[in-house]
Amino acid sequence: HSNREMWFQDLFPPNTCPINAKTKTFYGIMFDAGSTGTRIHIYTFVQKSPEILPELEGEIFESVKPGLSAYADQPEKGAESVKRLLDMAIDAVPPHLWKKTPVVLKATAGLRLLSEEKAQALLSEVKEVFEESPFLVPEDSVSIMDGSYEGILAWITVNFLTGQLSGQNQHTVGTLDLGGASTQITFLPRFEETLKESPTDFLTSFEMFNSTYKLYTHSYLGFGLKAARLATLGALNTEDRQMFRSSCLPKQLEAEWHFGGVKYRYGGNKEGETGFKPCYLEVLKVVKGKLHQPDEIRGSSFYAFSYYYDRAADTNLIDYEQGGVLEVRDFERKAKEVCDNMERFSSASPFLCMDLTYITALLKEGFGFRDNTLLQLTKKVNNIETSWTLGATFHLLQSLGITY
Ligand SMILES: O=c1[nH]cnc2c1ncn2[C@@H]1O[C@H](COP(=O)(O)OP(=O)(O)O)[C@@H](O)[C@H]1O
Ligand SMILES: [Ca+2]
Repeated sequence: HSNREMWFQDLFPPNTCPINAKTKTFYGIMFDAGSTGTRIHIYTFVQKSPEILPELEGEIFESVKPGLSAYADQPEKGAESVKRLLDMAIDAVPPHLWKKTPVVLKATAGLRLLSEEKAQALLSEVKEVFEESPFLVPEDSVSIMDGSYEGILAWITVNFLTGQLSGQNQHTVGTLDLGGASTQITFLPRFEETLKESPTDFLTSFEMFNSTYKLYTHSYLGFGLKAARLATLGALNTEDRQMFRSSCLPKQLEAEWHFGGVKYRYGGNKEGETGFKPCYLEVLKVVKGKLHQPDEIRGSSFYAFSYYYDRAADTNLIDYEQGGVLEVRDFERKAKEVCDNMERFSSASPFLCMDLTYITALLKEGFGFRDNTLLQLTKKVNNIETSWTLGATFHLLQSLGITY
């Protein structure tokens, strides 16, 4: 028995858990329209009897790049990329369950940054694709998700998958998500101080699996890894299409980069300084004093995924399949190694130094973590992706009355 199969058993006495009950299988389809890509998660659940909560049996996962926001001026093409993924669900879900299987798409920071008009055009094209499919299309099935939900739902996913939401001894873990355009921090405060000292919109009560959690969560729009690159280059919110230079890039580099449908030209400091020190100072301007720092998190450990995971894996700080545990200082050590030897890492992304330096500054100066704060880098738990989409699917099934 894995954690996943066991998680609900503490909640129910054995006599309400009949072994011979009729098993019911059902599905949920959740799209994550992220700023850098669109992903489909097809979850399978089994319910062994009506009185107990269903178990998660498995997940089918597929993704495409770029994200919907890259189709800001061609919404039909954006919707087409969603349709290709949805066709997978036609094969994965048995035909007699199509009509009972809900399909939902939630967009995150990429669409939050577009104009209302362009975002709506994309969403309504996607809605049409859904309406033409054989699946259950709930009201509000295609929307831009509120940033605070993004953090909460990822927290639900990780703590569900690690078995922390069942039974009496709940030792929940905080979560850190670093996307392309925004970043989230979420944890369950243990100290009265945190509740008193946090801005009120950083605290949200959330009901799930018959419990209410009062969580600290915030989504920082514009602080995702790719948005931070633009901010560091000074290219954010400017109509200026000049060449942007940085000490975080290889000296001789001159190149172009597309993000959010805009083309940017960038390059290294041909004559001036390069390396970790000047780079850290550049990046510091982006984060210093911009984030709320709850005292409580300084000593606790967090689960971290998305770009924290990707960059740690790219530089062999962790194994790409297994993940691993790091200290905040490991990111700093690696940033120094890469930034001070850029020629040696020239085959990797030219942004590797900037990305690692940003992650270091975000953790230390942004959130206020200590050098020895532990980070559990995780991509999957029991073969299920650590993504807000699972939490969102539970929430969806609950609201449709499919589960409690
Ligand atoms: O299902 C998933 N499992 C693991 N990582 C994911 C999943 N979906 C997205 N990611 C990670 O999220 C990061 C990209 O962020 P995203 O495109 O979602 O931007 P956003 O959250 O700012 O909108 C990448 O590091 C990518 O590997
Ligand atoms: Ca994301």
